[in-house]
Amino acid sequence: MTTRIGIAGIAGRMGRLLAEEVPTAGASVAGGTLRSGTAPAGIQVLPDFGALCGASEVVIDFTHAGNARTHAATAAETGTPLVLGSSGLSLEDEAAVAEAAKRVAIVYAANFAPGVNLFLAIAERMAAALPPEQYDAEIVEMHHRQKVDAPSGTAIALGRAVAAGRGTTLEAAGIESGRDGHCGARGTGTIGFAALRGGQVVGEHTLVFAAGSEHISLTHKSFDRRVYATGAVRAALWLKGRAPGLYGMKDVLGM
Ligand SMILES: NC(=O)C1=CN([C@@H]2O[C@H](COP(=O)(O)OP(=O)(O)OC[C@H]3O[C@@H](n4cnc5c(N)ncnc54)[C@H](OP(=O)(O)O)[C@@H]3O)[C@@H](O)[C@H]2O)C=CC1
Ligand SMILES: O=C(O)C1=N[C@H](C(=O)O)C[C@H](O)C1
Repeated sequence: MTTRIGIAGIAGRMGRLLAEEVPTAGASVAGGTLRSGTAPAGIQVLPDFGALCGASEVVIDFTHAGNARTHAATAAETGTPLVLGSSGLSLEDEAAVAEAAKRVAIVYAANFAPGVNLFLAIAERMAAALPPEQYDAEIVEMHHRQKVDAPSGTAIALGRAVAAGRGTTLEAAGIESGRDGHCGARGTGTIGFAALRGGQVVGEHTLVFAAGSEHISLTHKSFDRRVYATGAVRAALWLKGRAPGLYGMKDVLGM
């Protein structure tokens, strides 16, 4: 029996790619939801997320942060494991997702590309080795002109990895985002963010550690968003039959 995977936001950039990648992975598309646009040919459109959960063994949601709370709660109510890829969630949204994950298995990841998840692990190790009093951590990301949230979820995940490597949290370290005008000198130990938007850039992230006499930087570039879709389908297949809990892509990848 192939795994029946439901796709929220089937008409979106990610939704359409997911509809291609699910059958490639040997699973079947149980149906999709949409808010505007049209579904790819042959895919059943369900009236709402609850109906999608009812028709699916696992659901993948790359829609919008604004849906995360209700979709996670519905997944928990219906007992349908959820792969959540939307970015731009608030801390409150994330807490609600974690609450739902007490009742159903959820994979929530800022980025489903394997290389990015390795990058996150390396970032934490770099930060642990480079003293914050000497090495300023700055994160620069660039995405396509249609992206609606900033900094990207991946940039925030990188910031969290740096903070974890330094034995603190992003909030406690201090965020410097979108500097403009007379913003004052950089705070020691803070983590800086800059977001660029333009064209059709799929996703680029650079982490810089800048000290007085040296810089070290690491960059990841995605050239095709299919890398996110294959990762999300892999997560969906891994999730089927899992115990309730909040999982990340590093669990799926066994990192
Ligand atoms: N974690 C990861 O690896 C990745 C995460 N993302 C994230 O995934 C999300 C989607 O990205 P992308 O595909 O580029 O965006 P798109 O805007 O192309 O697609 C989102 C789709 O979801 C639809 N939608 C929104 N709300 C609902 C709803 N309640 N029910 C049904 N459909 C809905 C939108 O409809 P409408 O057009 O009417 O708004 C749109 O068609 C973003 O948050 C993005 O940052 C993207 C790539 C990788
Ligand atoms: O919106 C996108 O496109 C992407 N969003 C994710 C993010 O916010 O980090 C992942 C990837 O960078 C593409």
